[in-house]
Order: sequence, then C-alpha cells, then structure tokens
Amino acid sequence: MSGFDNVADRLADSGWALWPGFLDASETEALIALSHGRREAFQHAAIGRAGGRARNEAIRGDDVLWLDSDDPDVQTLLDRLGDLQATLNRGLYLGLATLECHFAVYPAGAFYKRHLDQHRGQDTRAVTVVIYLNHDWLPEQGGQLRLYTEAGPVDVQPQGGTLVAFLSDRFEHEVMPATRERLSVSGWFRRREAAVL
Ligand SMILES: O=C(O)CCC(=O)C(=O)O
Ligand SMILES: [Fe+2]
Repeated sequence: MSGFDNVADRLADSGWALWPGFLDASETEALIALSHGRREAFQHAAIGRAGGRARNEAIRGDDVLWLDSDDPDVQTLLDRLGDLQATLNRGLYLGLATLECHFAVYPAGAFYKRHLDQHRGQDTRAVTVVIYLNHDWLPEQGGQLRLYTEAGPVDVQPQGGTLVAFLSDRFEHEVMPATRERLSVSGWFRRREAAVL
C-alpha cells in the first residue's frame, strides 16, 4: 500500500495519520535552505480571523511565511500534497478543493496553546497537514505536537521529513515549547464554500 493510501486509511479509521518518510533527506534539506534564505520575509503569526486578527504571544509565538502556489521552489512539496489531496478525495470523498500553507518557525521557547484549526461555524478547513523540517530532533528537546484524541493525548515528534495529518474540526492540539528552533510547513485542505441558497 502506498504512503498516500495509508494516510487515507488512518484518517478514515482514527481521524489522524503519521507518515515519517513523507519527504526524503534532500527534499527536507532543500526546504530548510529555502526557509533560511527567506527568513527576513517571515512575519509574526496572528490569531483570529480577518477583522479580529491580533498578535498574542501568550497563545502562539511562531513566525510564518505563506507559500505562493506558483512558487517554483515549492512545487515538489505542493505536487506531493496535491497527490495526497487526490487520494483523500478518491478514498474518503472529502471534496477537498484548495490548499493553503505556510512555513512556520518557532524560536526556542515559543509554543502554540491548545486550539482547534477550524474557526467555529465559518470555516471550510477540513484536513490539517504539518510537515516537519528539523534534523535529529530529540524527545528531550520538547516541541512535540500534542494531539488530543478520544483515546488520550498523542505526542508527535517534529522530526524532519515527517508528515502528520488530521481532521481540522475534530482534534484540539498544541505545540509544546522547545529548547531549539522548530521549523515546519503547515497546510490546510479546504472544502468549497457551502452554497448560499
Ligand atoms: O506545528 C505544529 O505541529 C502544529 C501547528 C499548528 O497547530 C497550527 O499552525 O495551527
Ligand atoms: Fe493548529
């Protein structure tokens, strides 16, 4: 079974999935180098939706850089995520229509408090994906993604090349503070807006 099919199966069974070798070492390295080259363009992450957006370091302390779907430097990643989208639509009938994603850097000590990715009531975010870009992550360095599943909390190590995917409206989660910088790409597959009748 392919990695894509495996993610689809795990999402269908338990609502979340892990793929440790989603990116190989050279793909991971290329994205690390790209993010370093663009570090000046990152901006402090904001919380809330348009209108009520504000920076609040007591909730989240990462810096982000949104990716442009036309950017040739991220086509390998976006194509791979497009394959995942197609597999999920085929196997789970999720109707995923678009993908938005950003790099995120958490400086040492930064965190993102427990939250849900789907903004209540309004949002079409259906599946969250996070791809980690950190060499040789050690558990004692912290920085885990803690997913609050029905079976209890699950900690995901932010090891380079690993992809985690979960249903955006189902699991609260948080990013634990780390003793070193933590780099990732976060993405959200959206359904089409519901038709207004
Ligand atoms: O980086 C992670 O592990 C999760 C990030 C997150 O929860 C978010 O950006 O909404
Ligand atoms: Fe999140």
